[in-house]
Amino acid sequence: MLLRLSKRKCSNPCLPPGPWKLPIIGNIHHLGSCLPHQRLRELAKTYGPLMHLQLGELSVMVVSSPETAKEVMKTHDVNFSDRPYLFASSVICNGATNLTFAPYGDYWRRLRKICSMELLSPMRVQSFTSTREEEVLKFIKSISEHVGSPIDLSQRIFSLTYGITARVAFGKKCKHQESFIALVKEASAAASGFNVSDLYPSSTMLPLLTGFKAKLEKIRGRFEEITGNIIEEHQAKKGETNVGDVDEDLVDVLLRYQEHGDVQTFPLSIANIKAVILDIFSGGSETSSTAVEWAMSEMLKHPRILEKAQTEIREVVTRRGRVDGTCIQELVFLKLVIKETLRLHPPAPLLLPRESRERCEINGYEIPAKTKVIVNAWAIGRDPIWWKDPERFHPERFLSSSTDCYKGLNFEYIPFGGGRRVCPGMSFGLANVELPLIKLLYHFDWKLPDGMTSEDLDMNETSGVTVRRKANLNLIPTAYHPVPA
Ligand code: HEM
Repeated sequence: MLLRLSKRKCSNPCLPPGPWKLPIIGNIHHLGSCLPHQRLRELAKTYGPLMHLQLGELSVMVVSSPETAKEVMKTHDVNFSDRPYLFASSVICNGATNLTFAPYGDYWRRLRKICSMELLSPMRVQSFTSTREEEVLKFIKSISEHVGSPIDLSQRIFSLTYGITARVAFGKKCKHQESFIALVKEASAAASGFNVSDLYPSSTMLPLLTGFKAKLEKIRGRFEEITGNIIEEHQAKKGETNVGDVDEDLVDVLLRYQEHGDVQTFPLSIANIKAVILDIFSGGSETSSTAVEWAMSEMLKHPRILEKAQTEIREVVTRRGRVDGTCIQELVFLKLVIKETLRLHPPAPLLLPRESRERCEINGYEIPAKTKVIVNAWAIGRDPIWWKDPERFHPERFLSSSTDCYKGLNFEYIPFGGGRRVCPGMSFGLANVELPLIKLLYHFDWKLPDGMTSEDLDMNETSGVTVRRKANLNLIPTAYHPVPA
């Protein structure tokens, strides 16, 4: 039965509907072993676009329609601008000092300003262009050494994006880069929010008994050590780079801000700098690589689209006489492919959780203070009420969309979230999706290995904060246009 009980009138508001609950575990058993975003959409078909779940001790609202997402991210935006407490983040960052999990308030506002104005501003992103070009060229060259044989494209795409982020954050030669990347991968896996310690936050015993605390403390120890070394290395070479230098990396910018920025009202500590570095890596790497991986998968699944995108790129590059990120201005169809990829495969399908600061009402239902809110962007992007033929990969559907749909103002399409907590790394993230795709499609033709056809290509997802392909994408490149030596 479809319970679309929106705009309910009730003199004494009650919690939104949800499945029956068991003592102690509440609805944990309803999630089972399925992928959370998929299971939550199934449940929402029965209980409606605003659904209540009890996950252990946590009271959780699940939002599954654009109208309800608008209530959370626009009408009641301030009230839902907090993030819930996350055990992993609080241990690794020594008390949640990173931007992503900082509670809404002065500290978050100032850190966010540094991120948007100093680290991820359009000008700064522009200044990363040559770094990105160099890393993508290395990536393309390494693929060209394997033409004619199957390669694990997924693994190469993920290394590329981590490599770009590391170069941008730490500069050219950072000997701690590889160990830091390995650590971020471990930390991201621990911060899914569905760990049992997050579901029973009042229990101090659970993290001890499950070994979760010990594991996180080990991560924190290594995090402190590696970031400490990176910062010391940067302090030692202070004076070698100037404001606005092409060689200035994000750690340089943060150290400069620490010295000359708003030291009176917002002194930036070394702990803050370490936490922001973690934000940049955890927010910036897997998201972009997941998008590139899904875009290539969808194009391989739909050869007409692959051919159309390649024809467009090759025409534009031939006309301009160069293949670089600036081509994107003319690549109308590739931009549609990226939009459609982010609709069907938002890298963070459940966005990042929010928490209500005060009691409020949505659709006539009560949302108590301190309720965790999950917005299912994946389900919203496939809502048949808003999207015609929603499961079909059809980039042309965006031809008629007039507005800049990434900004989180159209709530039927929110791959970067919305409201005050909208992703601050959007332009950096998109640039890291566009250039690798342009080059992959320009330099090579692609086919599936072992005589597989597009119908055979498995499109299953795996679970995590970012949802990647379950099986890595193995493809055979053939050279179309030689890679410059
Ligand atoms: C395709 C690429 C990306 C996607 C799809 C993406 C998606 C998201 C989403 C869904 C959120 C949560 C928004 C909300 O709560 O409403 C978010 C937050 C965030 N993202 Fe991104 N992101 C991407 C790239 C990046 C990059 C490149 C960076 C930094 C280098 C970054 C840094 C962050 C940070 C720091 C937050 C937390 C903001 C806050 O809580 O105030 N993201 N991102």
